[in-house]
Amino acid sequence: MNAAARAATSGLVVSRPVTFVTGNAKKLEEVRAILGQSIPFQSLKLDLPELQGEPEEISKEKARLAAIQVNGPVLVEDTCLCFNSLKGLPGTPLPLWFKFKIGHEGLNNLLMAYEDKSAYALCAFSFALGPNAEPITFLGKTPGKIVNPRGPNDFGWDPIFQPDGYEQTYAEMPKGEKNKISHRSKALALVKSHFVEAGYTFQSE
Ligand SMILES: O=c1nc[nH]c2c1ncn2[C@H]1C[C@H](O)[C@@H](COP(=O)(O)OP(=O)(O)OP(=O)(O)O)O1
Ligand SMILES: [Mg+2]
Repeated sequence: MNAAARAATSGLVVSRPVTFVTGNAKKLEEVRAILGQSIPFQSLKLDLPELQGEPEEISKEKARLAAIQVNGPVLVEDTCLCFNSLKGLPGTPLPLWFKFKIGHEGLNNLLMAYEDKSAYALCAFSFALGPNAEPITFLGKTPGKIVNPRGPNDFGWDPIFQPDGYEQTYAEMPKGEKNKISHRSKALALVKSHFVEAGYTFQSE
């Protein structure tokens, strides 16, 4: 039974649809593909501050800020790429690294001094029912290693991340394959379970 069907019999009716707040079109594309019809949502591009701190705290704070702006239920997401050699650094969302243009080569160079090229992609989704609700966070993690870039260069660090157990980088994989094993799909699986358990029904406006 999907979240909507279950909520029809029990659960909480919310008088607004869920808004997924992001400024990243590629992320939105993946979230749409992974969720399909399981959680109906609308998307909204808001320029929220790039907060710093522990991933879970950043994510909750982002949800609080988004829920105030949207004045309704929101879902937000942050992703970071963490290097084991650098003790999980940067450990916070990465745009800093890209905005300052160190790029794929720079990320590889960073690890040049280390034998250990292992890394993990960490995704944090936070859901808040509204501006006065405490956000709930769902984490998804995929281990892999940092390699020289391979594959199309259309989404962040996909060309340099090769997940464990695969010969292809995220960028080389067919989209459907990435979406089966990615940090994002693992976190979204938890979001879906939570929605089913809570039995939310989100009414359209
Ligand atoms: O699956 C991914 N594969 C490769 N790269 C990725 C992925 N997911 C995020 N990224 C990159 C995009 C962005 O340069 C950076 C920070 O991500 P992050 O702060 O979460 O995204 P963002 O600021 O672009 O969008 P948002 O408005 O949702 O915060 O990591
Ligand atoms: Mg961001």
